Order: sequence, then structure tokens, then C-alpha cells
Amino acid sequence: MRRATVYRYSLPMEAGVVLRNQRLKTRDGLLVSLWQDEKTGWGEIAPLPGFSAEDVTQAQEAVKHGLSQWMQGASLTAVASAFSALPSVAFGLSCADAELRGELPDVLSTRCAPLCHGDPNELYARLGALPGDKLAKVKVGLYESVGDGLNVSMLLEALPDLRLRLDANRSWTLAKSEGFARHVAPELRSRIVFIEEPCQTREQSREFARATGIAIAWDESVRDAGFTVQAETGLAAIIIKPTLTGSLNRCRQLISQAHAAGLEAVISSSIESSLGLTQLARIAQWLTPDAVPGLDTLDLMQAQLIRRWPDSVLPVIAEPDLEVVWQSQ
Ligand SMILES: O=C(O)CCC(=O)C1=CC=C[C@@H](O)[C@@H]1C(=O)O
Ligand SMILES: [Mg+2]
Repeated sequence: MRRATVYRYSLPMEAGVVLRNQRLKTRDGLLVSLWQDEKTGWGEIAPLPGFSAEDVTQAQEAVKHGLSQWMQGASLTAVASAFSALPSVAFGLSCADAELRGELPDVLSTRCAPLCHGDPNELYARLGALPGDKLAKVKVGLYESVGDGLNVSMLLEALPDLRLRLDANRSWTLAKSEGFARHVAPELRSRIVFIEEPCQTREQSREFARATGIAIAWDESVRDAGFTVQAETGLAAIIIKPTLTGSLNRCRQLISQAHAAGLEAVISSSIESSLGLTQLARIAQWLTPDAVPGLDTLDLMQAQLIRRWPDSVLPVIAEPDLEVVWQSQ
């Protein structure tokens, strides 16, 4: 016996969440809940506006189609993998599949690299209180690159055991990236674990790494057509955002390729709800246990969905309060 339900959600975001120049007032997506032989599996399908090619309506049509095939006996692993052109659908269905098959371990560590923002005193206190290896992430490239350099230096000087990941989202010209580096003393640079996509082109980012000795990581590039995982001088990591990438199998393939090339593979959020984030934390613990994932995005939302992120005080919306948009017969 098989049963499937698809829910649609719309979660209010904190005011001021801006993604690629677009204000995100609500985070909209789908949840699937599957049942087979006394087992349940959940998955979240949440195309990210400005990043995903598909939108929620397209995803919903595809999910209904895929789940109808599953109801008729198709393997969900195969159904999920067939949606390579709709990565959010492939990822969500493959998570539900992995839960149904008992493949996705339950162990959940909430350790992730905190995103640095807000009042500097509060931030220093928060970072100072991080247990063990202190690793955090700073977004750069939104304002003047010189200011970014000064800010990053201040943080590294204030907390001598802090290491930082930076993310510029391809926003700098080479000249701007040089402006940043000029204000980060060479002795501080080794504590920048990497900077994600500093420049507008990959070639400029490589040049930045060569000129400054600061390691880089590919994020957007991983989703570019024709991208292949390769070791390169100055390249430390690839960032994998499963909702934008595809099925768990596709993510596992990228992770293995990265590890074989001596690169770190970092699982990162595409601003999923607490349900998707807890699954990403479990995936990270399972497939990339040595890399701290980038999952500090729950507080951008005003509520959690179905499963609670340990320690979060945000209210949780339960299953009966969700809108059902499709159910198997
Ligand atoms: O990677 C993380 O630590 C958190 C996720 C994160 O930074 C992002 C998620 C989604 C869209 C982006 O604005 C941003 C990124 O650029 O990596
Ligand atoms: Mg990034």
C-alpha cells in the first residue's frame, strides 16, 4: 500500500530579506508526505526565487505527475532522478524516498557556520561563545569592498581563534577585490578558509586567489552548465545547495568527486523551512561529516514547519494547519 499527500506552504519572512535585489516577503514551497508499509517519508520542494529556474506552480505539477507514477508502482529513486531539469523536485522527492527506505540517518547535529550580521557587540559575544572550532560566515560584496576588508580584519583581530568563510556572490571586479585584499593583512588571510565566488568571472576569481593567497570556493559555478569538479590551485571547496542541484544521488556524486579531488564539499541551505533544514543537517552529518554545513538561515523566517530545529524558539506549524493541494486516491 502506498499513500501520498502534497502540501503547499507560505511562510512569512523577516522584513528585509533581499535576494539578488528581490525582496522575499514569504518563502513558498511544497511538502510531500509519503506512506508505504507502515513507514513515512517527508520531502521539501522549495524553488528559490532568483536562483531556481522552476517556480512553485511548475514544481507542483511535476510533483503530482511524479507521485502518480509512484502510486502506480514506479521506483521513487528513478522518478526523482528523472527530474534533473527541476532540481528542487528531484531533491525533495529523493529525500522522501531516502526516509521511506530508512537510508537517511536520523542523527542530527545543529552545528553550522553562523552567518554574521547585526549589532557588532552582540555578534562578538555570539562568536566568542561558539564551542570548539570557531567558524563563521560573512557576506561581502554588498557595500564598498574596502569596508568589507576592514570589517573582516576587525573580526579576525578581535577573535584570534576565529576562522571565516566569506561569500561575495560574484559581485567584485578585479579592482574591487584588490580593494578588499589591501585591507586584510597577509597574516590574517590564512584564517579566511575560503571566499565563495569573489569575482564576476571564474577566471578573475582564480586571479584573485593567485594574487592574494586567499583560497576560493565555487558556489554558483557548481550549477553552471558544463561545470566539472576539478582540483585547482587556490580552490578549497565546492558549495552544494541540494535544492538548486538535484537528487540526493546527484549531490552524492558531486561530494565524491570533490573528495576525490581533495576539495571540501560544503552542504548549504537554499533557505528551506525547518523541515528541509533538519534534513540537510542529517545529510551533511552523513555525507560530509568533516565539513561544517552552511545552514544558519532559519531565523530569516517567522515560523518552523512540522519538524523543529533543535534550540529554535520559533513557533511550529503542524500538519493539520497546512493546505493540502493533492492527495492520492
Ligand atoms: O551557505 C550558507 O551558510 C547559508 C546559505 C546562504 O548563504 C545562501 C543561501 C541562498 C542564497 C544566497 O543568498 C546565499 C549564498 O549566496 O550562498
Ligand atoms: Mg554563496
